[in-house]
This record gives sequence, structure tokens and C-alpha cells, in this order.
Amino acid sequence: MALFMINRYLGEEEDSESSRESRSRALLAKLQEQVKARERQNASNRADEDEDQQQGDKEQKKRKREEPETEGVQRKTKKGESERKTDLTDEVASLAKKKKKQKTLSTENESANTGDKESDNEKSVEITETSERGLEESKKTEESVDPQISQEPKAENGSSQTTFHILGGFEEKTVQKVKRVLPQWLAQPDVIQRDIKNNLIPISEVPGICPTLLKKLQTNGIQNFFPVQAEVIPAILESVSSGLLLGPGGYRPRDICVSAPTGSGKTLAFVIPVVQIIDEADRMIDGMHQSWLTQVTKAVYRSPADTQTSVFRRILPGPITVASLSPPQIPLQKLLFSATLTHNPEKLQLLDLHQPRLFTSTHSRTETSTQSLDAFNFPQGLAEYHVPCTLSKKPLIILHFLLRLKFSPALCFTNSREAAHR
Ligand SMILES: Nc1ncnc2c1ncn2[C@@H]1O[C@H](COP(=O)(O)OP(=O)(O)OP(=O)(O)O)[C@@H](O)[C@H]1O
Repeated sequence: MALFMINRYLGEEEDSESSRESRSRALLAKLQEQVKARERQNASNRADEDEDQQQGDKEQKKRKREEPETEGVQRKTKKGESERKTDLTDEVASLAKKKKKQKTLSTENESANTGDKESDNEKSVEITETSERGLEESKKTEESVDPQISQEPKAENGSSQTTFHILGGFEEKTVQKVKRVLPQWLAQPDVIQRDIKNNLIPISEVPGICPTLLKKLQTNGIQNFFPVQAEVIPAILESVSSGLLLGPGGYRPRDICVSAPTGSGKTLAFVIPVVQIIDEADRMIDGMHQSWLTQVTKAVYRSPADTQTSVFRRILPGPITVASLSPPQIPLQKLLFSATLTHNPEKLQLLDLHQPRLFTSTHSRTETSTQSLDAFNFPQGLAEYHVPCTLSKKPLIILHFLLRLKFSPALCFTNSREAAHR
């Protein structure tokens, strides 16, 4: 009955650590008392046996009979010990868990908490040790303590299974497909005819080209412009019609982008305007030197004899060039020509284009922007051959194309310098 008075687990809800310590000590004391009581009882039993008139063999037989019983009791006690050990370990673990929970809830400062934790650990060790010592004691103690101990871990386990709650808010929502919107200059380009042969334009019909350049083109066998040339050349020349320094209306000229397949004539589309602009600039500089510029420099920079006395003495500058005549803030017009122009706004952003104007033969206005984004147009008249072969046989097959099929001129694309050497 005394063991029931210990109230070993009745005080669990109390927060005081000292009470737990005192409880464990009380338990130990009670257990020790019980051990002593049992020893006393055993001693008195032995005395009674001595007094018994039956001596000799009977006594020995009796003792022998008792021995297996005590062994059995000891075995039972050992069994009980192991069970109780696990139960008590669980109890200690549950106590530690509870302490942790309490600590997280507490609003005390951190330094105080760390101190508490350390002391808690020490006490939990004490409790374990005391309990293990107590395990050596009577079965009664086990029976009285066990029910309370064993219930707690079960409750803990039960609660741990139900601690995961679905909070909700994870229902699948239909994500609206984002409609791709291109900038206006990409979405509404100037469309160039893809068919080159049926859309040749006589060079004389294309405005802006100076007569001397037209003559040069004709003498080089160019009678007609390809569609891309007929569209782009006038656009570039128009942007410099007001002079080299300013675009139409005095504003900075728009940048020009051209997207057309390989072999469509892009090279001449920018070479002809550039040559014409340079030619005009050269002629302008030559004219300046031949007529009035030399007279002005003579008047400004007098002879050394005059300059000694002159207040307006000036130092003769270096040679006059286009760069020295042009102010540094000359507007830059970008001309971008590509067979595979990207429509990726992020990549185009890097080019820092100024109000660009796009000429393209890779898609038309009737196509949606997404249809044409990754479209690749083969150049007109391109014949395709497909020969599956091993890497080692590639050079031989190319040789076969060049010698037997007489492909000339031929352009070979390779993915590395080593492959090009082979
Ligand atoms: N107006 C023209 N009349 C006759 N031939 C032309 C004309 N324009 C270009 N060509 C010829 O067409 C071929 C292809 O032209 P070009 O190399 O300019 O195409 P491209 O679009 O620049 O090709 P790539 O994208 O591979 O650079 C060249 O051999 C060129 O001499």
C-alpha cells in the first residue's frame, strides 16, 4: 500500500522539476525499505525452520523444494525487470517530450532555457538510474507502477499517428494558358516574298540608288534585285536621305532587322546602301577640299611672319577626316541581318534596338505568331540528300558528292575544328 502513496505519476502535470526529483528519491527510498523488509522476513522464516522439529533430510528436501521456487521467482522478476525497463525508458522519453513542448511554449529568454535544458538532462539521467535500481525490487511495485507507465507511451504513439493534419488549400487549379504577345514590330513585320525567281525586280525600279552605282551593278551582271533587296535597300537609303547625322524629320533613324533564309540575297541588301553612303560621304569631303575649304584655312592660319604679331594666332590642326568632322554624338543606326532571327524578347532586348523595323520572309501576317516562331525556311532551289553513314565514312561520302555528283561550290558545316580538318 505504501507504494501507492508515492504518487509517482500523479504529479506529472506539475511543472516543478524539484518535485520530480523528490518523487524519484522517495520511490528509491521506499524500494530500499521493501528490500530490507523482505530480507528480514527471509531471516525470520529461516529461524522458524530451525525451530522446526523436522531435521536432517526433510529440511534439506524442503530447502531444495524452495530453491526452484525462488529461482522461478527470480526468473519472473528478471522478466518483469526487462518489461519494466522498457516501460520506464518510454516514460523517461515521454517526460523529455513533454518538457520540450513546454519549453517551446514558454516565453522565457533563451539563456534561461538553455540552462534548464542542461539541468533537465541531468535529472532525466537520475530518474533512469533510480528506476533501474528500483527494478531489482518486488513484483508489487511493478504491478502498481506499470499500468500508469505503460499507458503513457501508448497515448503518445496514438497522438503521433494523428499529428499530421491536412490543412487543405491544395486543390488543383486550372492554370490559364498564357497567350504570347509579341511587340508590334515583331508581330507586324514588312513581309518579303519567299519566291525569288517569280519576284525579281529590275534594279532601275528600286528608288534611292545613285546612277553610278546602278551602272556598276549592271556591269557586274546584276539586272534585277531579289525581293529582300528590293524592300530593304530603299528603307536604309531613306533613313539617311536627310543627311548622315539625322534621320527623317530630324530624329534618330530606326534600326532595321531582316529575317530571310540563306541565299535570299541579304548580303547585297546591306552592302549596296553602305557603299552608296560611303561614296556620297567621300564625294562630299572631296568637294569641300577642292572649292572653298582650302581658302578658309588659308585665311584663318596666316603665314608664320604674320602670326608673330597677330593676336589671332592659331595652331594648324591635324589632317581632316570623316571622324574629325563628325561630332561624337552621331546617331547610330543598327542593321541586323539573319537567317535565324530569334523572336525571344529577352535575347532581342540585349541588342538594344531603337524603334526597330522588321523585314521578314519567314512568316506572313496571316500566320499566328506562335506558328512561325521556330519555323525555318530552306532557301529556294536547295536539294536535300540524306545518307546514313558512320563517322569514319563521312569524308569519303563528301568526296563522292564533290567528285561524282559534281557539287560545286560546296559549303561544309561541321560542329568542331577537328571535324573540319578531317
Ligand atoms: N540581285 C542578284 N542577282 C543575282 N544574283 C544575286 C543577287 N543577289 C545575290 N545574288 C547571289 O545570290 C547568292 C546568295 O546571295 P547571298 O549570299 O547574298 O545570300 P544571303 O542571304 O546573304 O545568304 P547567307 O544567309 O548564307 O549569308 C550569291 O551567290 C549572290 O551572288
